[in-house]
Amino acid sequence: MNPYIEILRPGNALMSAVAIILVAIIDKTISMPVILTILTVFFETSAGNVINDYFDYEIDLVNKPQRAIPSGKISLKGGRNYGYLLFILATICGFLISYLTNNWIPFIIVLMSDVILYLYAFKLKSTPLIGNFVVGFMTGFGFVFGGFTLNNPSIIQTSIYLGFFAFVMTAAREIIKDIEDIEGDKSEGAKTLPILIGTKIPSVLAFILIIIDCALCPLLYYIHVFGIYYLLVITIGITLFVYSGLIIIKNQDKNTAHNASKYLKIGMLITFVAFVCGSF
Ligand SMILES: CC(C)=CCC/C(C)=C/CC/C(C)=C/CC/C(C)=C/COC[C@H](O)COP(=O)(O)O
Ligand SMILES: CC(C)=CCC/C(C)=C/CC/C(C)=C/CC/C(C)=C/COP(=O)(O)OP(=O)(O)O
Ligand SMILES: [Mg+2]
Repeated sequence: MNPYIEILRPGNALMSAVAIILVAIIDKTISMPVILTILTVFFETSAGNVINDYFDYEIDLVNKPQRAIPSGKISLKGGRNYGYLLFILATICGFLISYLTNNWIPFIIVLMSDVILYLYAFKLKSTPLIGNFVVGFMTGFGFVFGGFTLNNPSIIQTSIYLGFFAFVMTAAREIIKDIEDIEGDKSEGAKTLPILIGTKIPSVLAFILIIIDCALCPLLYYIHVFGIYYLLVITIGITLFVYSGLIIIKNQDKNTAHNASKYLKIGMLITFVAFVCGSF
């Protein structure tokens, strides 16, 4: 894959874009502001990923040497400038949304996101637990950003519900990723939770977050956000989420953490399908 595409982590950027499409499907709205919102979140997620790889150069020489910057496919300076370009593209799209809708909240949200994602990559990533919750918050905030672009009370409320679930599950996955990356993070002096207190307690915390999401998500059916098909499909996602939590509690080695992280991401994709099935 072209390194300038690979470094975007296109799967994540597309997942973030799909989150906006889901909000638009729920609201049964398609418009130029929605299309611009999809582009904004794609560029913003990409920018967050690229600037993260720029600052993580030393860590990724240990953890992920095959990535574009540590492998030399993209220079360090080239990666930095590419991240800046993506932030600028996202911010321009955010400005256009606000200009077209005469609602300056989306533009303010994008500016906030630029700062938060840059600060995460520059400093927050190596702060115990705060970094995990920042990534979770930003992931959930993608839904809320979509809600504020559509700007009606019902979809804003729904987007906050979806954003909450995404926040909790992503935070859990970030903790598990820190367990997986403990060696590389240690070499860089990052102060992640597993480095400070070992891997057992973080694995239990990740499990608790997963269970909170799995226990509460059927409420989206009972409060009539989604129909019965949501409940049927989300059961598959819940099974995968709980399985991920159980294996990481049992064993915190690198391979188990990698599998738990992978199964959580597959569960997130199944959850997207559940959201769509529950919207009709
Ligand atoms: C129970 C329930 C309803 C859970 C909801 C789970 C859900 C729908 C989560 C959505 C997550 C989402 C919108 C993800 C978008 C992709 C993304 C930007 C994720 C942030 O990932 C950061 C991560 O560290 C990237 O690492 P990697 O995936 O290993 O490249
Ligand atoms: C609200 C708006 C306008 C957009 C939302 C933008 C979104 C969805 C951001 C999601 C969060 C995100 C993309 C975080 C990027 C930073 C990142 C890659 C975190 C994980 O990095 P590391 O902890 O270094 O782990 P890796 O080993 O995967 O690099
Ligand atoms: Mg990184």
